[in-house]
Amino acid sequence: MTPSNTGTGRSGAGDTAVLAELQRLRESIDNIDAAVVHMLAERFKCTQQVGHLKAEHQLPPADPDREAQQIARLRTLAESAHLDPAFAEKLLNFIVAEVIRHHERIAEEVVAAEDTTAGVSRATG
Ligand SMILES: O=C(O)C(=O)C[C@]1(C(=O)O)C=C[C@@H](O)C=C1
Repeated sequence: MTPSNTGTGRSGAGDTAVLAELQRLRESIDNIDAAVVHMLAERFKCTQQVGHLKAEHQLPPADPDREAQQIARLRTLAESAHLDPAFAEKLLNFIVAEVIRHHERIAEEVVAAEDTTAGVSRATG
């Protein structure tokens, strides 16, 4: 960033310190974003296993009661962390919607695999 793209049109002796502070904050933001990506990857590894478990035992992909509990818990956590609870709820809903799509795909794959196996055993007697 240069004085010409700070949006103030001003420049001066403080620029170097401001840019250093901005750089420091951006490094923390990058670390936090990396942690979020790693945590999400771990969460999706768990939910993939849940998806297989559900598909193999004919359980529905979505569990609205569980989601209601998660939302209530996250809203409380968000409030105590001074994060907007509505934002926390939207974020969870966004993630869970993706998980449910994964669960549905896994269930389709399990059914297709079972159909194939049933076809083979019919053909071979
Ligand atoms: O706990 C489950 O039953 C899941 O499938 C996981 C999960 C989640 O991502 O947290 C996803 C879908 C359900 O509606 C509820 C929760």
